[in-house]
Amino acid sequence: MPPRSRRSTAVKNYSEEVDFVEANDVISDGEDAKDSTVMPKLEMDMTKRKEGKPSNYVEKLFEGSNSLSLALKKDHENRPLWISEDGHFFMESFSPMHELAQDFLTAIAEPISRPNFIHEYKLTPYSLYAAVSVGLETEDIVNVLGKLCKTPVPEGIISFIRTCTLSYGKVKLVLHHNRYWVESQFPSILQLLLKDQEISSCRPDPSIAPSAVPSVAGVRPQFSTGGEGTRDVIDTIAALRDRDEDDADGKVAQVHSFEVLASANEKIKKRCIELDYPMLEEYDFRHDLLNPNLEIDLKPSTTIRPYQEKSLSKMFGNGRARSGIIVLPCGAGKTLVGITAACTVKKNCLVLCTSAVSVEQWRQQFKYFTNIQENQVARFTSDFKERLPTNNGIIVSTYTMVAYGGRRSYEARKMMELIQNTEWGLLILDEVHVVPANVFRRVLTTVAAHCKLGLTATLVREDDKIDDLNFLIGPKLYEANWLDLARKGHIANVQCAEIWCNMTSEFYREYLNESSRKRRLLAIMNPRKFQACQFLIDYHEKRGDKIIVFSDNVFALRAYALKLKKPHIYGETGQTERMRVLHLFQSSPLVNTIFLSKVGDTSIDLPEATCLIQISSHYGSRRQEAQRLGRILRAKRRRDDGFNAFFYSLVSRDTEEMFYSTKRQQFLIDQGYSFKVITELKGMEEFPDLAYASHKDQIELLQSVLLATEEDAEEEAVDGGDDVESTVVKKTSSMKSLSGADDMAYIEYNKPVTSSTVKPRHPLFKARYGSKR
Ligand SMILES: Nc1ncnc2c1ncn2[C@@H]1O[C@H](COP(=O)(O)OP(=O)(O)OP(=O)(O)O)[C@@H](O)[C@H]1O
Repeated sequence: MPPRSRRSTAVKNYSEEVDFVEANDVISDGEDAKDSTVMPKLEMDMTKRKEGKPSNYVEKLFEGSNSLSLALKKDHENRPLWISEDGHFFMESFSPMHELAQDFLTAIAEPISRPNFIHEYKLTPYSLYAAVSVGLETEDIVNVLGKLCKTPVPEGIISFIRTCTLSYGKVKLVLHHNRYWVESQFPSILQLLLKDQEISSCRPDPSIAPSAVPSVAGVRPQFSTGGEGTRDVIDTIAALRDRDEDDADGKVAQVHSFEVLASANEKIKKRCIELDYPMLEEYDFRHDLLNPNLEIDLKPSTTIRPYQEKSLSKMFGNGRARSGIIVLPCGAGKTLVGITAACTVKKNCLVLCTSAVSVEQWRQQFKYFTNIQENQVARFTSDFKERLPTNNGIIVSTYTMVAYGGRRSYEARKMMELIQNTEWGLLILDEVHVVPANVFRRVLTTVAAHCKLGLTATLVREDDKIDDLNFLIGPKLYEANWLDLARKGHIANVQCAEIWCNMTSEFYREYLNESSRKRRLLAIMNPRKFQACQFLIDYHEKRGDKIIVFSDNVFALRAYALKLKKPHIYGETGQTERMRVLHLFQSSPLVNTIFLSKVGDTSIDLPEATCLIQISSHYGSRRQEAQRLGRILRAKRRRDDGFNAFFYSLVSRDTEEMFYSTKRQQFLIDQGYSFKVITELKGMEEFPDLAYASHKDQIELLQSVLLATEEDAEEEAVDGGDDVESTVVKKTSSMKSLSGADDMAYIEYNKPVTSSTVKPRHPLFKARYGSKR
């Protein structure tokens, strides 16, 4: 049953709440527009535009531009939304209606940037598919948009919304007996899909298919008997399998389906979107009698927070579990969201994380927040290969363990067999943005799961691979606003600053002469930066803060930490030493600062930390910047009155660090954070015992840097999706992107596509597929 018939209460709320605006409408949308008091005003505005006489100040600003539709409604001040013809929305966040508009926009569009006053969103086919998949209906979207906008919604946008949403939900991808089927109540749609070359190539080999078809009650398996490669009409009709399904009204509806290869899942999902029949992936877990139930519930003492509940309502809105991605800021409790999802589905659950440390944290949190039996949460890591009693429970593992393609120990082989042979109710994918796409693909073809939930804080990568997650997992179901959560005390308020440190003349001279790696080291080891770091540590320790200093370069990390007599952790630090340092940092008033390399970017839960100083980082990685900020968002003291956490980036002036720093900050700026630039730290020069204060000390430091090997100058290599190239020029980017034409409609198909399958598209579609190809 397509979801649009199950109208969600969320939709009703939008419509009901915006009604008061409609009551004051002079120029309203739809029927009212025919009112005689309305038309003259509209016409008058349009005439003025034609004659080049702008009707107001804003129109003047955009005079000559076609991108904004500027026939303002009379009560436009009451409406929070501007819309442009290329599908961008600009929302006034100071409008009394902004909360409602924000909820609606996050459901139908992609947030691009949400600073203090104006938020920008963009409409895309995926965002609209996601909207419909969470229960919004086509006409609701069009109506509510019409009510929120200051101007009439352009026709192109309306038809784009209709095209994207009307055919949604008619085709499903379902898992049955560990095999994937494309299912629909509309045989004509399946026939159309089967006629498509790309889709028909995703079917299993017809010569072996008949013997492999399971005999399900009420199913009449029929497969083509034509020769290899035969894909004629008779073939396609014969390929359909029929069964009966109860729809929402209790009527029996006939469902048709054909099988596709698990390995072709991604390809077929992509192709179906291109053909305007995006596939729904929903799991009707309540009616799944084939897979065993799991005894798991949240403990009565566990209370989920409103935004956690909201994100889960997007996943379970219609009583089924939808595959997709939930985006919450670092420290906002993604683990508990995943755990609550597992408690709702109550079937076997596989959790995949990025490291063994995260595996421990997930396992602990399962035990802490739920009533699950201890032996029903098993670990599968290089150190632990725990079996589940009666193969029923939760396995927590890492992506690398599951995707590993080489020889395995006997125990590991047994575990993998279990993972591969189980039909998982829920697959939780933690930190989805960091996993390299090829590892991801291997995991998803190895593991058969009814529902996939991706969790992340930063749906951003520097290598354009982020869009692949739409096909690999599903649409983004929910994305929280960082500043909103900070205002409500769920994460800490953070003051961000970029400190510009002058290079000493000797360091700068060498910087200009050296190779690129050494230059980086010279910029990090700049004595002025060193002094700024020392000064800030002292200042914040005196305030009672707990400080983490981050450096990607291990040579610098050790030099700073040893000179300032602070403990440090990097990749080679043994587990016992790590635990000792982290424990001291958490509990001892004598250890208030630690130095961490990249290994601390993720997965170290240190709620004591309230100040972060970054002395070297991974080029222009927005993801790393956000993850590091995440280390202090979970500050224990965040609810103290007027409490602020601090995030400092130290950059050496006139070096490449300045360029990268600006690039790194972009994600956080889009989330609404602002970075102050500080060019002088008052009182630093008078600071007693300032390191490298004398010229002689600075020259000695310079010599030690010059003597460092090329290897020393490199940053630490740590596992995890390395999505940033070392220089911007090296990053592959299309000419289209470079010329700023990403949103334009240039498209070239390089594959034969039959005229029957391709419909004329709105430019927004073309932009999407144009950039993918
Ligand atoms: N509803 C809740 N009630 C009590 N504690 C919570 C709740 N939600 C989250 N927490 C706690 O908040 C802390 C941060 O949660 P968690 O580690 O899941 O964050 P995260 O979003 O995964 O962060 P990161 O992306 O940095 O890993 C944990 O200590 C967790 O126990």
